[in-house]
Amino acid sequence: MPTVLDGIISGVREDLGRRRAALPLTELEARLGAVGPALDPMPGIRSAEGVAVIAEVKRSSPSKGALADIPEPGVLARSYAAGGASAISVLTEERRFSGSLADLDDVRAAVRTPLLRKDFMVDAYQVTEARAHGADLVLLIVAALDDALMRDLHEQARDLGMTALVEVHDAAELDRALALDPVLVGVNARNLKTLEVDPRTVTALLPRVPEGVVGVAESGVSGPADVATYVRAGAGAVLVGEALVKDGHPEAAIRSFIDVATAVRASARLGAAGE
Ligand SMILES: O=P(O)(O)OC[C@@H](O)[C@@H](O)c1c[nH]c2ccccc12
Repeated sequence: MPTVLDGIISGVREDLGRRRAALPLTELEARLGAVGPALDPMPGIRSAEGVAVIAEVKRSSPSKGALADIPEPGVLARSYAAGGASAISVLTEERRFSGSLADLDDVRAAVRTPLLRKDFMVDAYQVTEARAHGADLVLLIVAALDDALMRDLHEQARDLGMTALVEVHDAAELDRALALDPVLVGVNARNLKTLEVDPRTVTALLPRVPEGVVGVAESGVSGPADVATYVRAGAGAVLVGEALVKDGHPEAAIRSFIDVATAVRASARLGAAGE
């Protein structure tokens, strides 16, 4: 039976075919020279106080429909940056998430924060496209890729100076992700085959992410308490969409995530010191 993920990917392939017909790869590649070099998000993510927040621009989702009216993604992105986000994720998938490359362009023009193109990457063209539109990171969803393609896209991103966020939601996928020698591994609490959110996916798998690789807890953060749970499980970063686009004060929300994470880490240090 086709899963939700299969359905999304077939739409993505159709839309991609249309864009590629309008702008062949060689012409797209010719545009790369005009964008500045990709930003390295890792120093900022690794040195973030408490937890690195990756704040997402997300208009809708397949499970909930429309989430927020975002007339100017760049304006939202500026408040994310002001709140202390270490990176900003922009959903560019059109059919289920109502995103677009125009949203990515708008955010790129507004902030200097590292940007993640959040989409269902199944073709090298999309990675080149991400860079041409100013993205510094791309998402690679292990469940959507076979090992050979995943390796190719990962290498391509690296060759373009970009960083891949490799996303998993079970132990077998985590093993496949780690074989790439990634710097950033995301554990998604939302199973993309069923759309169900289970934070235990994150708390079970994050402790298995090796030292030196930053583990990103994705989905299901509705407030600081969820951030605390994820940080206790070892999250170096949290990726938050819905809660931030719905919050009238995303800056303050991001600060509250950072504050709770800082407190969790401080008490963990006290605990380790035996106090
Ligand atoms: O809105 P949430 O529950 O905070 O989730 C954000 C992010 O994790 C989610 O948008 C996401 C994670 N992985 C994805 C892959 C494709 C599309 C979307 C996603």
